[in-house]
Amino acid sequence: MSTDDQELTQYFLTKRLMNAHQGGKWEFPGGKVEKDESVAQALARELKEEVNIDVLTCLPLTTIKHIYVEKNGEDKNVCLDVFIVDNFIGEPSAQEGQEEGLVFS
Ligand SMILES: Nc1nc2c([nH]c(=O)n2[C@@H]2O[C@H](COP(=O)(O)OP(=O)(O)OP(=O)(O)O)[C@@H](O)[C@H]2O)c(=O)[nH]1
Repeated sequence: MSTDDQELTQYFLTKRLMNAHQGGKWEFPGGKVEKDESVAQALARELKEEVNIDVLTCLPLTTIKHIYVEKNGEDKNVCLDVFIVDNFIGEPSAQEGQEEGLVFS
């Protein structure tokens, strides 16, 4: 997610909980799409749950496919739909005990 602040863009990141897949790594908040849910609906639901904002508008940015090789040797395929949330209500704050941080560019 990003917000324009004068000339700087701020990116809100959270650190994955240690017991989650890829625990301890920084992420863009989000999560898995559930059955009978669109990607945009999943985005809004996850951002409400994880960082307590209400998404008003978002734009698809890119899709990333990646294969993680797990400790047990199995592959885990992820397909990440990345969105820019350009309009939202609320001040993002981590709701699940995750560390949070802002990156500026
Ligand atoms: N949210 C998020 N997930 C990412 C990123 N990069 C990345 O590889 N992933 C992977 O995408 C998957 C997202 O699933 P998740 O565990 O966050 O989903 P969730 O909140 O629905 O969790 P749950 O399955 O425990 O209910 C994980 O395998 C995670 O490692 C990222 O920047 N943000």
